[in-house]
Amino acid sequence: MVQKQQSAAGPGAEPRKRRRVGFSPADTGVEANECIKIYLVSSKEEVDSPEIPSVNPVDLSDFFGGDGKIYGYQGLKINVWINCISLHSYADVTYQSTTNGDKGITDLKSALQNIFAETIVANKDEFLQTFSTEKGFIRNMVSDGEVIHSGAIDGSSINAQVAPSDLQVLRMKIGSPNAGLLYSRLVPLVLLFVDGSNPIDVTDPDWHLYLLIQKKEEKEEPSYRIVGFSAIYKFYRYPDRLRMRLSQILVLPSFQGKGFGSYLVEVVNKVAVAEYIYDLTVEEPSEKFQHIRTCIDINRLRAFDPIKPAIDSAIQTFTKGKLSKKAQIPRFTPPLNAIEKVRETLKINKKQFLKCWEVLIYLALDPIEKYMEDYTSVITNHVRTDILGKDIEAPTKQVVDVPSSFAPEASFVVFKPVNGEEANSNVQVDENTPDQEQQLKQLVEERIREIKLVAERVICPKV
Ligand SMILES: CC(=O)SCCNC(=O)CCNC(=O)[C@H](O)C(C)(C)COP(=O)(O)OP(=O)(O)OC[C@H]1O[C@@H](n2cnc3c(N)ncnc32)[C@H](O)[C@@H]1OP(=O)(O)O
Repeated sequence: MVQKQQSAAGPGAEPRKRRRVGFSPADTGVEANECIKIYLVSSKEEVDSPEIPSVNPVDLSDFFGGDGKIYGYQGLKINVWINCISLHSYADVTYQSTTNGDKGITDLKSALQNIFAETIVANKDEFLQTFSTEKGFIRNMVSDGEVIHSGAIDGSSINAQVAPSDLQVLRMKIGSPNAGLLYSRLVPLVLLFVDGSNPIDVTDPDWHLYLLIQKKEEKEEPSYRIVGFSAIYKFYRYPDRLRMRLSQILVLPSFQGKGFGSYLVEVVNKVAVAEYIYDLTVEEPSEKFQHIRTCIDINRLRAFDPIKPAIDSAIQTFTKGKLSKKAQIPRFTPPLNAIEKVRETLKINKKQFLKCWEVLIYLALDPIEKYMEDYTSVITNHVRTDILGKDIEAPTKQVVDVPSSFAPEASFVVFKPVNGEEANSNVQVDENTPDQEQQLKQLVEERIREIKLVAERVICPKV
């Protein structure tokens, strides 16, 4: 079948919008992710090369109006190449025909512009030239960056794709002359590959970029390549400390799953410790990132002697008798002084330490199979408390479900326990409601699955 192929060089050439008259044919549209392919390339030979696989972006529907679909095109294909060296991009848009149906014709130029902004180059030749004209872009941009780490990290390894001796982590204040420009070229990568992310405010000087760079010595001058990066916010804590919040982290797709994300996080941890930061938190960690972070923190906590007595004491309580048969299961949370020591020395905040604590207990129970029923009861207790939103440190309020004929699933009372009443004794999820019981069970299973995944990785690392 001969197909009419039009090429809209870059997103610039748009089909003219036709006036809709009478009934327009129904158009079901096409999902953006179905017709857009992204290629990350580092030489002009790689552009159009069948050897370069496309990489999967996050859900792109947010960039394509109301329902996230593209309308009005038949046989639409959008191939986007991103030059990893200069961070320019080029979109090759082809389609067989357009039809001005009931949804009109999507304005591809403005949609692509919303993602790629000024990095997009309208002309392919111009794009190909960026590989030579902008060869030194990253080197120039990071020239005033502060090298905060280079080479291997003790006890951690990365896969052979990059020699550890070629790795560097550079820090740049977002307000420094080059960092804002560099970040603005990184924004399309953030939008494409970090789910639910928004660009950081480059006018706020409290942001820092941590760049994981592959620096290779070459004949004339060294070549620089971005392997990954993180945007971290430093902010004040009364009266005299600073906190760090890791808000965005991306390892470029071809480098993912090889230890680079862990490497970058370990360097950031070292910085937080060395610079007497109050604590290091993470803004809305994805499930995968949370897993990696917990694996790293568990290794740090297992080597942290001051919490060993607290772990031993929790294990003793566990192994004394059948917990699941007891009327009230004790809460297995670390003592306050351990929480404080961990924050002060390792910069792990309380919320993260509580998550790690569950893994530490799991790892210390030997053999775990013998205690699994009790362990599940303890985790059920924790999950139930999390759902009810009670702070374990300040048990001033409790939420209790009450039977009601009006919106039964939404009926509860909040009360304050008096006279040192056991904080947790009256907290209940109504287990007679099959839905709630089922939901709780699912959440517990999910939590135990995450704990096991971390434990397996820690006991038996991939590398
Ligand atoms: C706050 C936020 O920004 S949340 C959003 C986080 N960012 C994203 O989701 C963007 C897309 N994803 C990414 O950029 C990356 O995948 C990150 C940042 C999440 C993680 O970085 P990666 O380099 O992929 O992680 P890393 O390789 O260190 O660890 C991932 C896995 O590789 C394993 N691994 C570690 N070292 C090696 C190695 N040398 N060789 C092979 N595998 C390794 C880890 O054990 C882990 O395995 P597991 O998940 O099976 O347990």
